[in-house]
Amino acid sequence: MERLTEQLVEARGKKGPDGSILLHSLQEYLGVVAALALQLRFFDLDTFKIRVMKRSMIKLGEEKKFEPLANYILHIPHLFGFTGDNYLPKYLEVEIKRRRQLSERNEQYDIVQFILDNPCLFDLNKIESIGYILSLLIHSGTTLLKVYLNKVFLDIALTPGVYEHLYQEQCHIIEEHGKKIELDILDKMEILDSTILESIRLSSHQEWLVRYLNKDFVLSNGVSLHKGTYVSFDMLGHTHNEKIFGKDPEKFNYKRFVRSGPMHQPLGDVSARNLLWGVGPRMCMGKDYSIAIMKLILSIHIRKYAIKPAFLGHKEGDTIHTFKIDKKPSFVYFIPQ
Ligand code: HEM
Repeated sequence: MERLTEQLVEARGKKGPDGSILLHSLQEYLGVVAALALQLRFFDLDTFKIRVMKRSMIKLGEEKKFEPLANYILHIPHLFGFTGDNYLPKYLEVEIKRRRQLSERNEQYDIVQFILDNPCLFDLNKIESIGYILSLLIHSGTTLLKVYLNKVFLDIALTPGVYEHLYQEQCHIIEEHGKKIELDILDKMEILDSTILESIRLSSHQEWLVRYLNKDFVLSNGVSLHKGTYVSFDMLGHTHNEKIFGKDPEKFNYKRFVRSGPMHQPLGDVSARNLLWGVGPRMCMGKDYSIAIMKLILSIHIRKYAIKPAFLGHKEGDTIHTFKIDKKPSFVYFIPQ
């Protein structure tokens, strides 16, 4: 985690007066960290391989369907959400060349090694295209992530008592385990886990897990679905079902999923109470990264700042930090404590 933070500061070089990283654009931040996470093997590379093959993206750089897309992105990186350089393609190029010259196989099983180990899937003469396609993957994932993360910040800021409880949880963790945040420490943040899941549950879309039918299908209740149509799961109806989520499913109850409660549900485990990451073979590949980064960003902010809504959160003279969402300042203010 420390390495991630160091590399992040290095990549963006912006520190606040108190040494904190200023979040100029939440998505840029998430994108940089996701690129770093690919190096640290946060993604399940074996599953990635299966999907690459299944989707017949054989030889990523060569595939006709993807090449124009990669070229398109190459010429308009600013539309891509990242300002400055998109350094992932450059990193891949340099690192792949370097490792090909090594006499022994590199120990680190990361995205670079994955590409080198699977020449049947990747055309190594088109490393730049591979880099941009990976950037596209990160971009679409982080677009979703920034929206949800902002929603969690808003719920914490707007609901009385939530920030205080989350702050107490962090103080308790610091007392027991010190200030360092490692992956196993993130697992101990159970109120935060429940808060994130509850916040995202309540921002569900009606249409979730959209599928195109390539054959006719009859459901167990007799409803016929026809080839050539799109179907989706009614997530809004599902997340408001009392039988699954208990009393007052429409209300924000940040303790709904805590370990000691009857609805206990960890953010990372898929079940009827948690379809956030999808289910089955198309499940989110950025799940572990997304959970770790959301908890990391939230816990760092809870420890350092009082999280308040912009309209009532500060007194004159207070130092205020905020971040941008789609070029607009977020409604959440961070006041150093
Ligand atoms: C809170 C944030 C996120 C949520 C809620 C989320 C949710 C999902 C869901 C529900 C699916 C399955 C879609 C389906 O079955 O039709 C999915 C797939 C996927 N997600 Fe995420 N995701 C998030 C963040 C990310 C991030 C940050 C990345 C990468 C950096 C990512 C990469 C992927 C990939 C590669 C797939 C597989 C697509 C496929 O096989 O078709 N996701 N995600």
